[in-house]
Amino acid sequence: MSAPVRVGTRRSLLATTQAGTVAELVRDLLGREVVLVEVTTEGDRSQAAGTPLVQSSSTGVFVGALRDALLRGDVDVAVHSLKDLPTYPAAGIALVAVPEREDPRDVVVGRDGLTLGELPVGSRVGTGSPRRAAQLHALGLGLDVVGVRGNVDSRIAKVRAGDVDAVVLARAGLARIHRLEEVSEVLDPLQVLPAPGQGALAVECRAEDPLATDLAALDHAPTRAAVEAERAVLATLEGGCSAPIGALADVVEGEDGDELWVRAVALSLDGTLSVRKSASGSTSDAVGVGTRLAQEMLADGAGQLDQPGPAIDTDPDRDS
Ligand SMILES: NCc1[nH]cc(CCC(=O)O)c1CC(=O)O
Repeated sequence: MSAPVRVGTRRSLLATTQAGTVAELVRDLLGREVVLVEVTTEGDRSQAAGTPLVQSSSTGVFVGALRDALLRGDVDVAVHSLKDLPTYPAAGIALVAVPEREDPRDVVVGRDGLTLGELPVGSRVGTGSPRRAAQLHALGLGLDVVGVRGNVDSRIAKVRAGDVDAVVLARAGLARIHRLEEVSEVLDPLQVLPAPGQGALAVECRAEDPLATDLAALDHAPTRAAVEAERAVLATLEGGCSAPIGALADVVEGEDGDELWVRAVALSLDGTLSVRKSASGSTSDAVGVGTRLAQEMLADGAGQLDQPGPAIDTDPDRDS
């Protein structure tokens, strides 16, 4: 009998649910005993203390403690929300599998079941995400975007308590904790693009652990290609700008095999300026497709969005 496989997770309901899903997959694949091990992360601590959390996804505050536990040998597998992973690799750690992802779109939980378009001008919409805030502003509905923090549960509770008129959340998180009935609107990616990697899970192991090879079977190739393209967009844009970024890739069946379609946006924080582009290519060149898309966005000014100053006037009909 071999020792049980220890799957490390953050303590929130969403995190333990996600880790439970992966634990089940590992159990079915290997036929071994699997246990969940809760690890307290810096992100959880600062969230509890109420300190502002800026760009949590890019700094990876939710990720570090789990990876430390993995490297120390306290756990054998770490499960993260892929969108919370930094784009740069971690020494000694392998991203062994990205299982099939949930619907990646953002959703609205509004008071009285209201959609964004039905909310009166000046309504308070809560989000802690600069990406969501910028895209909400860009809709031009006159919404008042206010910062909210905390886990999915407490953010929904703020709507029910009347603190805010609506909140924007990842549909995937609500699906995983069985709260989809709270949703009043699923946001069309044409208007609001999700975070790169949203809805997908990341399964990590120590790079040299034989388990890393065993668990590769949990990888879902189309999801892997999509999130690699999205993360390549993010990694390339991060090099040239600090603007909020949304990206979404889909794998569709083409005439010559599977094709990858990628959409991305970079916005100024107030949503008044944005660069939006799309590209397609082969699933076998996911990183290339995402990287080239981001390079085109930088050529179109995605690197200047965080600079104060007047909007660039590109109107050919302007009297000059
Ligand atoms: N930012 C925190 C976070 N990280 C992952 C999810 C949801 C699950 C996912 O996007 O895969 C959430 C909550 C949210 O954005 O509503």
